[in-house]
Amino acid sequence: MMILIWAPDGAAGYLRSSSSSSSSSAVIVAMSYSKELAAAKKAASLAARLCQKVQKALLQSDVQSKNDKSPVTVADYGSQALVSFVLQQEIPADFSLVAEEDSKDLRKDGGQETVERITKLVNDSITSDGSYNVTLSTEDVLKAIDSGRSEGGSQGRHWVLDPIDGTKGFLRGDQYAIALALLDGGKVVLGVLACPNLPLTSIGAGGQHSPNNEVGCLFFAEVGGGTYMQPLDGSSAVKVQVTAVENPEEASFFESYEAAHSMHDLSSLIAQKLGVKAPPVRIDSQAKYGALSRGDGAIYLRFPHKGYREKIWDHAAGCIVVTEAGGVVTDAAGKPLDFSRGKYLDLDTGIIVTNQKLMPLLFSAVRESIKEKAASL
Ligand SMILES: Nc1ncnc2c1ncn2[C@@H]1O[C@H](COP(=O)(O)O)[C@@H](OP(=O)(O)O)[C@H]1O
Ligand SMILES: [Mg+2]
Ligand SMILES: [Mg+2]
Ligand SMILES: [Mg+2]
Repeated sequence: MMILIWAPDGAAGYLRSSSSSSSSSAVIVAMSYSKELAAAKKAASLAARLCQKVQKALLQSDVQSKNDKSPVTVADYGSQALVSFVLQQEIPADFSLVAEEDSKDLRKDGGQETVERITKLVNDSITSDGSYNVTLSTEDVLKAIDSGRSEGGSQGRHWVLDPIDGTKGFLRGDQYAIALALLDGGKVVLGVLACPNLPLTSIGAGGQHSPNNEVGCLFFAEVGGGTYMQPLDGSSAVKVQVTAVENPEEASFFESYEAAHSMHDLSSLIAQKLGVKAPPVRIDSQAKYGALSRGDGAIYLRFPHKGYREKIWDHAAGCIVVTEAGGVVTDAAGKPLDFSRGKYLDLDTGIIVTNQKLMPLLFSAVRESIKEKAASL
């Protein structure tokens, strides 16, 4: 006998078969991750508020000009502790988290004061939310940070977190994101991107700025359920789609603000071959994936310098946000990103992101440009 269970709202597209213990009949269950998605949205939104508070203090003080990075560290750690705490409260079973930060440096001599600041930030966030009647100790906070030490992999479920993606953007007062995804059996099944400084309206080349420059976007996607965006202040969500642009001359592209993170000369060559007219939009973090998912631009190119290994938390949430909005994410060899191999992405040369229509042209331009660049060295 075949049983097919559909989750509400057509949200589930992820099918799994298993055999029942009482009989040999196959059971196909359409997985829904709605509970996990709600928890992820709550965790990322709270963390975004914590980061906003720290960024505001950072920009109002002279710390930035002194280049003292400690407030960034405080926000990174605070965000990780808070997300870890919320997820463990909401979905306690089989908790596993692969996250960027750990408490090693905080446990060193002289780290106590920083840990106390982080603990205060985390407790203030928990209190302001009102749904958890607890106060964390400094040790609880260190443990929450270190619960992000899982290695991930192809078995079971693992949360994947970048507590602040785009730390350099955060320092400059520019774009950053809290990026949270869930892996199930090595596949990304949901993703949430909180982008506190991203305008609610398009940042693309011809983008219309909203009259009051409202910022703060929350993108979220569940496998088979599409991608949605809502203001971080919690008002209603809208479904988003990547651009339908087919003519590369009308396409615009995103790349890292930091030249050290991606070879801008290679992306310019690719853009030239495609005939892209608009200059690149350079912004930090996975806000690029969010912006692309709602059609602000058509292409995202990322070509790290030789020897750099991409981590899963820098792409997991962004990847599902774009693919559920109708986009395609591959490495430079045209292969989908494989999140099942632990902390690192094992990929060829770089990451390319666009819509289905433009991908064949983009892919050819990427291959030609890589060959030309290699020949010129
Ligand atoms: N040399 C390098 N090449 C490519 N990526 C790098 C890099 N050095 C750091 N990164 C990664 O680039 C991320 C930011 O991406 P972007 O360039 O799109 O803003 C950083 O995330 P964190 O800020 O979380 O550390 C970091 O993981
Ligand atoms: Mg990152
Ligand atoms: Mg980070
Ligand atoms: Mg970092």
